[in-house]
Amino acid sequence: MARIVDQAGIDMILVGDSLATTVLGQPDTLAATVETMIYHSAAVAQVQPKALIVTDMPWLSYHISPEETIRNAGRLVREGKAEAVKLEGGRKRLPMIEAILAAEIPVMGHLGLTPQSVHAMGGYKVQGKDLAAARELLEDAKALAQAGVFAVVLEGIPDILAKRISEEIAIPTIGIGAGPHCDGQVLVFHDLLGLTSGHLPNLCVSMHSSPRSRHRHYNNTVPMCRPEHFLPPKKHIIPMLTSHRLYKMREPTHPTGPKPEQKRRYEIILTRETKDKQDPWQLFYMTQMQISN
Ligand SMILES: Nc1nc(=O)c2c([nH]1)NC[C@@H]1CN(c3ccc(C(=O)N[C@@H](CCC(=O)O)C(=O)O)cc3)CN21
Ligand SMILES: CC(C)C(=O)C(=O)O
Ligand SMILES: [Mg+2]
Repeated sequence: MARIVDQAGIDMILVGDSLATTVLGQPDTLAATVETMIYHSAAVAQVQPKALIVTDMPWLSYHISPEETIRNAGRLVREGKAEAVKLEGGRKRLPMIEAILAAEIPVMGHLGLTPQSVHAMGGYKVQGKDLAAARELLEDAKALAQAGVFAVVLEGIPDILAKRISEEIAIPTIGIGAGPHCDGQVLVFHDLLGLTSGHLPNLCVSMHSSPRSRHRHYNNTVPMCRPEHFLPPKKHIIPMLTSHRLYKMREPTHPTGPKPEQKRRYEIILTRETKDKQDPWQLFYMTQMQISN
């Protein structure tokens, strides 16, 4: 597998903890251990790929203490022959990220839909859909870049937010289910080839789900993953919540209902949206402006 993608000219091979699901048949990525990751990472390293080998730090290997985190990252490098490690999370994980960097191990970030948080998130849910969450993610991305991570994966977030983050931070953003505006794209190999069974969310299959694209030669598929070719169909682009849906979301938190003038403001927006059959893209750009305020 590593040989195939390396020969196709990919820049980076991520030995992702999603192998727990795609290779080992586990229900989620929480099953992956440091030993699992070392085993698969070392197998990839065996083919001496030109591509950079980045290995996922599994769940609970970077949550306990900086000491344990450095030791685990070090094992991925020494025994798993990883050249960099990736871990999930934002500002919360900064002390651990800084500890690994201080041990001279390059770190890649991972924000948005972070599968190791599946239970905390209440399922695999797109993140950063409302303005408050979008702002938090933008701040996380800035903090990671500031700390010195060399790149950051953006998974399962609205494309407009991924665009904004990509513009804002100097390091490359690598998207998966984050639209076409990231600096690079990452896909799960098994998804790319249609080897994954069971339910797959839209974003995982995106353009590779058709039999035609599935049977394309790897050499054609890999260049297609480059940002300039990555144009997912619009239905796979995750929108920010519109003002209408935000309003609906807030409703239950106001048992007495919104203040009359507040309600009127939303009504005005809603009327305009309905009247103009407003182009959703225009709405997203409006939302984007609000993120920066
Ligand atoms: N094979 C595979 N490929 C992946 O890319 C992948 C996994 N497994 N498992 C872990 C996570 C989970 N992933 C997901 C899962 C759901 C959505 C998603 O779009 N969720 C919808 C609702 C649920 C649905 O439509 O399935 C959402 O709006 O939150 C995105 C990424 C991506 N990751
Ligand atoms: C989806 C990518 C980014 C990942 O973390 C994995 O495959 O484990
Ligand atoms: Mg992973």
